[in-house]
Order: sequence, then C-alpha cells, then structure tokens
Amino acid sequence: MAAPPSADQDYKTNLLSLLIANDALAFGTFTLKSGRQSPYFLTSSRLYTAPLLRQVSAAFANTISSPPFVNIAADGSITPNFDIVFGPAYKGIPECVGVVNELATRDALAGTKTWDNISYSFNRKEAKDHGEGGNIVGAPLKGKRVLIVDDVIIAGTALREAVGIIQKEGGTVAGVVLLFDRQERVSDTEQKSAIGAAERDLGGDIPIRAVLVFQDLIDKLGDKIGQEEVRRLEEYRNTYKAQ
Ligand SMILES: O=P(O)(O)OC[C@H]1O[C@H](OP(=O)(O)OP(=O)(O)O)[C@H](O)[C@@H]1O
Ligand SMILES: O=C(O)c1cc(=O)[nH]c(=O)[nH]1
Repeated sequence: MAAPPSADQDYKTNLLSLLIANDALAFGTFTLKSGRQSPYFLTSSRLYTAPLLRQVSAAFANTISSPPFVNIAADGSITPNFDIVFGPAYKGIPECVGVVNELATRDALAGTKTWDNISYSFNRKEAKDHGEGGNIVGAPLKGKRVLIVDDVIIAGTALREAVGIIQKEGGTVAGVVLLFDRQERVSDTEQKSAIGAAERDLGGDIPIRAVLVFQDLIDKLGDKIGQEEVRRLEEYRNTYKAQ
C-alpha cells in the first residue's frame, strides 16, 4: 500500500489543484519571454480569489518559517532571520501582505509571538511627490533584514531592482522566496536556472527558495492533467533542465 501523503505533499497538491482550477496554471503550448515553447504557463496575475490568496499565503508562510529563513531551537521555538517581508510592485504586493497576515494568524491560533516583530513593505513603481512622499509603502527598511517575496524570476530584472531599492533604503537582503521555480536553464550560454544565476549574482550568500518547483508538476499532477501532458512536461524538462 502506498504511504499516505505528508502534510507537505498535501499543501502543494492542493495549491496546484487550485492554481489549475483558476487558470493560473495552464497546459498547452505557450511562448515564453526566452522564446521557448513551453507545455505549461503560470499566470500569477490570476491569484486573486479568496481561496487562492489564502493558500498561496499559507504556502509562502510554510517556506518562510523553515530554515534558512528562521532558526529553530532544540525546544522547537522559531526565531526569524528577517524583520520585513518585501513584495516588489505590483504582483509582490498582495504576496507580502498576505504572508504577514498568515504568520500573524498562525501566532494567534497557537498563542505564540514568533512573528510579532515582522512587518511588510513594498515599493511604488512611481515615487509619490506629495503627502508622505517617497517610493516605499509599509515598514521603513533602514537597518532591517529584508526577505523578498515574488512569483517568479525570468531574466532577474525585477529581483535586481528590488535588491537595489532595499540597499538604497539602508536595508540588508536576508533572502528571497518565490512562488515558482521553472528549474530550466536560462539559455544555451547560461546553464543555471534563473534562481541559480540570481543566487550567484547576489554573491552566493543570500538564500533563494521556491514554494513550488517544476518537478512538482510532474510528480503530483499525473491524475489531474493526464499522462500525455505529463509526458510533454518530462520531454520539456529533459530538453531544458538547468545544471
Ligand atoms: O525576472 P524578470 O525578467 O524581471 O521577470 C519576473 C518579474 O516579472 C513579473 O513582474 P513585472 O515586472 O511584469 O511587473 P508586475 O508585477 O507589475 O506585473 C513577475 O511578477 C516578476 O516580478
Ligand atoms: O518565461 C516566461 O516568460 C514566463 C513563464 C511563466 O510560467 N510565467 C510567466 O509569467 N512568464
């Protein structure tokens, strides 16, 4: 008899099912920014329904509340290695707010104060020249350890911009958590994935993790999308897998 799925497998499978049901994850033939023809596409601008926001936030929170983003003591108590969850405009904004709300909800349910000192922050794409001004909304970044959340990295442009904003404001980048890692090499001359290349380009000591990875689609979606789609995913992986 097959082993029952762990809680970890369950939340990923449930999230994948919801993504598909809301057309945020689709299968077919899609042209990517790189020009490749992909058998699947993640459209994260569709993560706007209440159940999806809840499950995406919960999935981010699961990753964020694990090492290397926290230290876990022998008694199980958790100490975050960051002060602020930062979401690059625009799609990072609901993600940073959602995840901070989720962490606070977990504290409230457990009667703990693990996340009491965690805040959210995001940038404006255009600086505000009246009222409070500036281009940061939420917690000031100066002197803080900042964890970036976003949906995907493709060419790394948005991540480089976010890192620049945080450093300019006097913060330190403590890590990056993405919703999805496509696990494919950037190009024929860059054998690493976009995440691997970003990790290297940021100096090698800033951890970058993803909530879901491409291999999860192959491992978990057989009975939902059919064997022919899984075969196309495997073929794509075998052609473009990152080193
Ligand atoms: O690695 P890159 O090539 O930069 O691509 C990834 C970024 O692109 C998308 O956002 P976009 O910049 O389109 O902005 P939006 O969130 O306002 O849609 C996505 O949400 C990432 O932030
Ligand atoms: O490579 C891309 O352009 C890309 C892939 C994907 O799955 N989702 C997305 O928004 N862009």
